[in-house]
Amino acid sequence: MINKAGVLGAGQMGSGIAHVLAQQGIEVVLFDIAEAQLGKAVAGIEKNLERQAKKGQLESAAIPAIMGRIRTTQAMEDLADCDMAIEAVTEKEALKLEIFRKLDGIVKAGAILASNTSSIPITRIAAVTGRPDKVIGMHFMNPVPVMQLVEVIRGLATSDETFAATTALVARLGKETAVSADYPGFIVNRILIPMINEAAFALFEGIATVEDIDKGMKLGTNQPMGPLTLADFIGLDTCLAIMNVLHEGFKDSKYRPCPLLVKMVEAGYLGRKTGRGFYTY
Ligand SMILES: NC(=O)c1ccc[n+]([C@@H]2O[C@H](COP(=O)([O-])OP(=O)(O)OC[C@H]3O[C@@H](n4cnc5c(N)ncnc54)[C@H](O)[C@@H]3O)[C@@H](O)[C@H]2O)c1
Repeated sequence: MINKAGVLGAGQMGSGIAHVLAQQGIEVVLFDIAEAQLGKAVAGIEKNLERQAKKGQLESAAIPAIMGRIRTTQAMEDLADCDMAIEAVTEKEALKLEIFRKLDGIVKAGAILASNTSSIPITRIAAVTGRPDKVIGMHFMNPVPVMQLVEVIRGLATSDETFAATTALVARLGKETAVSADYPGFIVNRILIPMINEAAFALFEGIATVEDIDKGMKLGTNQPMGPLTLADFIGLDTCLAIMNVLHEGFKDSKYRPCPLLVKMVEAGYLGRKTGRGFYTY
């Protein structure tokens, strides 16, 4: 049973993970190197809880107790007595390996060490620790309090016990598990990002306009939005980075990034965040 969890990284994902854990009665120690990020995370979580209360999804009287379960720290040592640690720091392999090496020496024996990485092999992360059987991938979707799915990724050495405890936690958070083996893109990005890349190829090759590609997929396959609209939301730089992970990971030309996608990223047309992507905002 997980009563106390550490969350490493208080960015977009880490703050969402801390939010859903605390809401289910779990004590959270939220760790980041940047003090400003910790303050921003706490304020953001409170605002999101208030929004949930306004929508009737939560009693507003419950908010102080939920917030009271979240403690922030800039010292990793404060995670020592956690039953589980979930890492959500910046997506850089060297950084994650360093964090797991250190975490392994701090968090009590027997505790599970999970990573929210989108692209770094769990098996590689596990190998720098002395407890590879206790290391697992927990890939939450953004925004965490809203999205139903968590991809759970088993590294080569992940034990059945670790897997069972992790999926039990996902269920306790009111979310669903999709189980993936430890290969590039896991399930969702493996299928979603090549679809977006193919939509970029359709545009690049003059098959159809931006609007008709999106209309075709939205109305023709019942998706809530077309692939190019979605790419603008995700960020074209993120889409390209994931295509590169698939291309390099599988060494298969079917994952080659569309030249138009590459060119748009070079131009700084990254989607909504820069005001211009496949659409202009
Ligand atoms: N954003 C998404 O849609 C999404 C979805 C699923 C998974 N992920 C994954 O989640 C992870 C975090 O992504 P994010 O979007 O929350 O990033 P973010 O940039 O919002 O947050 C990263 C946080 O890590 C902190 N950090 C950096 N170095 C640190 C260190 N040495 N020690 C402690 N904290 C440190 C930063 O201060 C920052 O607060 C990444 O691995 C990413 O691939 C992101």
